[in-house]
Amino acid sequence: MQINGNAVMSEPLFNRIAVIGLGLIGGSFAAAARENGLARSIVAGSRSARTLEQGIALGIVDSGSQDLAEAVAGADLVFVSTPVSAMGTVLSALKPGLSNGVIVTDGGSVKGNVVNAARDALGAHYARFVPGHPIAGKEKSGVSAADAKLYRDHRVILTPTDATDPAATARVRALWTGMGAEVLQMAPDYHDQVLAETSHLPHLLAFSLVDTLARQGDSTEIFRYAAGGFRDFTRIASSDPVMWHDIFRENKAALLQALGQFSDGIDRFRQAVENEDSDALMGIMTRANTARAHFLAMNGRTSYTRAHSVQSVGDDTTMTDNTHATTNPTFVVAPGGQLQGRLRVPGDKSMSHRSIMLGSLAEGVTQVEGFLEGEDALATLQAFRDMGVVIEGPHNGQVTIHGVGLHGLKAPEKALYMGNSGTSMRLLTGLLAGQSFDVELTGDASLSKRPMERVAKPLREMGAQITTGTDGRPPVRIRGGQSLKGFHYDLPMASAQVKSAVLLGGLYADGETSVTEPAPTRDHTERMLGGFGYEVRRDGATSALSGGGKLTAGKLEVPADISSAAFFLVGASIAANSEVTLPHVGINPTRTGVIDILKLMGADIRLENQRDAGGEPVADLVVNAAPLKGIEIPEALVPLAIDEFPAIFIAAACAQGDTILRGAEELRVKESDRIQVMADGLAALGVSHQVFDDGIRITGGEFGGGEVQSHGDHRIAMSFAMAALRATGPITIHDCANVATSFPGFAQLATHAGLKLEVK
Ligand SMILES: O=C(O)C1=C[C@@H](OP(=O)(O)O)[C@@H](O)[C@H](O)C1
Ligand SMILES: C=C(OP(=O)(O)O)C(=O)O
Repeated sequence: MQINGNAVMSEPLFNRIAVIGLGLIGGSFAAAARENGLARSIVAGSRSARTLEQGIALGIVDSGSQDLAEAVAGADLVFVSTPVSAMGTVLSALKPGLSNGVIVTDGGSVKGNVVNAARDALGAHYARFVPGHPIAGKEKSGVSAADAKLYRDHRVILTPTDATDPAATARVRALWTGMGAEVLQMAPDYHDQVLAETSHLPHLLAFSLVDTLARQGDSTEIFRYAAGGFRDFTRIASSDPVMWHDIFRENKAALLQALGQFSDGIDRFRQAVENEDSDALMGIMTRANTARAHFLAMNGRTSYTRAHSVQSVGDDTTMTDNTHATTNPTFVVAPGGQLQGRLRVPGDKSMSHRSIMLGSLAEGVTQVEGFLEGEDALATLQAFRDMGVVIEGPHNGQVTIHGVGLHGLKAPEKALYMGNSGTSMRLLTGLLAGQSFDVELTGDASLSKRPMERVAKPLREMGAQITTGTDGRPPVRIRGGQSLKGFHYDLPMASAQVKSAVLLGGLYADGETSVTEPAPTRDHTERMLGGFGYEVRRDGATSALSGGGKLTAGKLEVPADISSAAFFLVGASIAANSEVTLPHVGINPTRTGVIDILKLMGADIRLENQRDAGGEPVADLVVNAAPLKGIEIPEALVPLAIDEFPAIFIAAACAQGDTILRGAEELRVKESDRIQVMADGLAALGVSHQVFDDGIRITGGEFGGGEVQSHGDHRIAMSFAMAALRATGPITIHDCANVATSFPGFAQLATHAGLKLEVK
């Protein structure tokens, strides 16, 4: 048979791939290898002659053999996708045919036992056995369901052992990547534990619930009235019993452990119901309510948006295995257009974080309105739930926090996962430094690269015991039971997060804690502490408080986030004929640098209806398009516009002349290096610029479309989306999942306003 002429065959990764077991997983693997030009020839091994004929007829393999040793002869990669329980027998059967240097890999759902079987069966070839598990499946099975795109945007977990040749792992990784999959790596036992908890246990429970009800006398009646909840919960009980029988047996130890933990949970629930203990019931359910997305995000070290989409794709397609698709949207924005309308942007992120923190430490019940339901603020919310605080909501921006008092937090059972949020991690480090329990704070890939010594260092001077990871980055580990002493700290950089961490630590310190900042930074911590009845003394650049007081719960209103409004301030300024009103935006003077800078550039922005909302000034911002000119940005405005520079850079690219920013080195340690990542994006559009250590010079003018990498940074993604209003071609922005950290619903709101944005 001829090799598929459409494939890119110039430099295939492998000469000959043998696929052993040609069901959905093996068949799709062969089809994907073929479609992506990853092998010169593809051979199948199967006990069933009919399956082999089908595979050849479908054009996904060139030839096949029922003799497995014959099938693998001459192959430089063997992929085994037979049931896990058969792995030992299959590997022994094919071993005599293996060539020297061949890489063997598999697609089994359980890894510990497969690794053992391979060690026993493969002899010297074991050094190049790369255990793997593609997390993909669909309701259909068999080679006729083979799908060359099955693995695209899905995860594959590789679980190499100490004995695995890293070069072999790298080649298998390249193969899966070539099929469009995202490859993760972990130890086999850890894989089995994670899968037992997230996949095997839920399948077992679904089978068990249906079986339990089916055993009851009048089961037909029960099933007749079984409503959506029953259907949703038990959908996976339609999965293939033979496959799950194998998985339950092969992953026995990890499954039993997960089952044990589950029984403890059921006992706690049973007791709460029996005792009519409303607090316990509410505690379990409010935690569970959002923990679903949180757990998935934590296991994947990924964003909540991804975790949510994992779930919804799984709901639609999984029958035979847990399908975890990962979608990381791309924004494709067509050029031109204008922005119009009254646009309500979501709640302020900085204030939303602080409302949860202070509400949790207060005595009494705090009601929050306007809370940002974005992933960063939700990470803070989840952390306090993990520390035993009952928090209801968010529902439409309303959150009810049942405060536990300054000393009422409980030790969390696991590390607290802060997702993408620097504010959560840094402020919590301060707040937790004086607790009685140990705690560890972790984050996603971006947060794991950000500096944490800036908060650990002053807190240590107060007596805290804190360690950070390599180069002072996360994880942050805090040892409980330390007595803290108030002290004075001169902030080495203008950072509201460091200032807040020290002040929050000071709540637990003996005596006075004070901080002096080199330039004004956002003062929401100081203001909100005041709102909760905690005295903060402010004198010029210094804020001070004394430990040992108490916070009193109350009502709190979070205005719209000026940092989110910034994208529309810029978009409406640069797109001819735009007119936009942004109602109820927080205009705290420590946050309005973006308005000042844009006005210096010639923007037409009016503040209407200025008023006070619970201790913070707010206004409706009205923006009309206006010609912009380049400026030298006054350094004093830098900390007051620190998060808005990606958007301001786009304004600069549309302005006449040069805009110069200096004194902004802090931009290099945000969710991405915002100077370099913006510079790379501007370069892709053809905007002239010069990068400095602490800033950038941007020469405004016409620019084209192009492809931009956001590096998972929400503000980069949204800024380049606005740039399309003035580009001469479409702008494609990759890696946009994290837009939901600060601005859920951005794409919808921007499209509604007139941006020609498509989410792919
Ligand atoms: O305190 C806060 O809520 C924030 C402070 C700023 O960080 P730095 O303190 O690192 O400047 C800002 O960039 C961040 O988005 C939110
Ligand atoms: C820097 C930001 O947030 P954080 O530090 O909380 O991750 C931001 O939102 O731009």
